[in-house]
Amino acid sequence: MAHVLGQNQYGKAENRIVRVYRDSTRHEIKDLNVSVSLQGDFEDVHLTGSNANCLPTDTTKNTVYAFAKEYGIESAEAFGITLARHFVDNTERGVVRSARIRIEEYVWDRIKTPDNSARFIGADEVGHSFVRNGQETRTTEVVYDGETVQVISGLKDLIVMNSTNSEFWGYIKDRYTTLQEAYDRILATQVTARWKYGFSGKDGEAQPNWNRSYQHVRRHMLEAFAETYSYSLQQTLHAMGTRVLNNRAEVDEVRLELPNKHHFLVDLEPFGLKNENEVYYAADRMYGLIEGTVHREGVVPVIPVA
Ligand SMILES: O=c1[nH]c(=O)c2[nH]c(=O)[nH]c2[nH]1
Repeated sequence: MAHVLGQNQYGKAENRIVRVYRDSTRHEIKDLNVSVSLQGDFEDVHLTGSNANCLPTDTTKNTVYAFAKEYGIESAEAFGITLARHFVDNTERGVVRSARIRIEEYVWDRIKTPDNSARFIGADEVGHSFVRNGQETRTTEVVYDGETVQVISGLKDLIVMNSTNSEFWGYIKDRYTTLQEAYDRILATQVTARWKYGFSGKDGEAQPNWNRSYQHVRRHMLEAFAETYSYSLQQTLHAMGTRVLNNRAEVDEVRLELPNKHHFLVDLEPFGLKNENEVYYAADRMYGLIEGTVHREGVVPVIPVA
């Protein structure tokens, strides 16, 4: 029986790249993890041993590093679009039909110091010293198929907690229910979010200000998390997605994955102490996993369910 080569793609994954801008003593850095994946006319490579249509993964890696120098990294999204377009539009004989560029960006803050000696460029800033922002990783995925660009950006590992304004009660109860209803609980989660831009890369269409958009989307999610009096993490998820769509016209779909990082009240009775919602055991697993998409009416959601 004949077998059929199905979906296939290849490229170089996890190209770690740090780009330093030394235009002044106040350096800038971009720290990315870039994964390239190409789809196209690769039947022969798999079936016949001919590599005539194979752009080596090594070349895709080199392109990433060369483009960081040649074009710079204004934002992960713009860098991804430049790379994706290059692989599809400039590879010989049009063998690459679609390119997917995934980028994780690690954010660094400047190290602040009260010292004001000559080495320091401001009252409290060292121009070349950074500390990894312990918070989230910024993500983006750019796909270009020769016609349309699709940009899905996001973040992961943004850890947030409300120490009150969260309840959970009124749920289904059956013979296996042991959960106590909660009228004042901790709500904590580690946000993974992805949002799709309306941008499609048409001729003359301006790119959104990706960095600004990221900051605003992040802020709206945080504000919605903080300001929502929550009766479930599901409700908070919906509030976060809605807040982004209400405030950012350039975004038309938001997908959130929110692990419910459970905090259990510790029984202090054995020690003759009363626990008035003050001492918790923070469990790292298992966790409830709340996931959902919020999108504009009429928009067909495309962000893949993980
Ligand atoms: O916000 C919550 N949603 C749930 O679906 C759920 N289930 C559960 O046990 N605790 C919680 N909390």
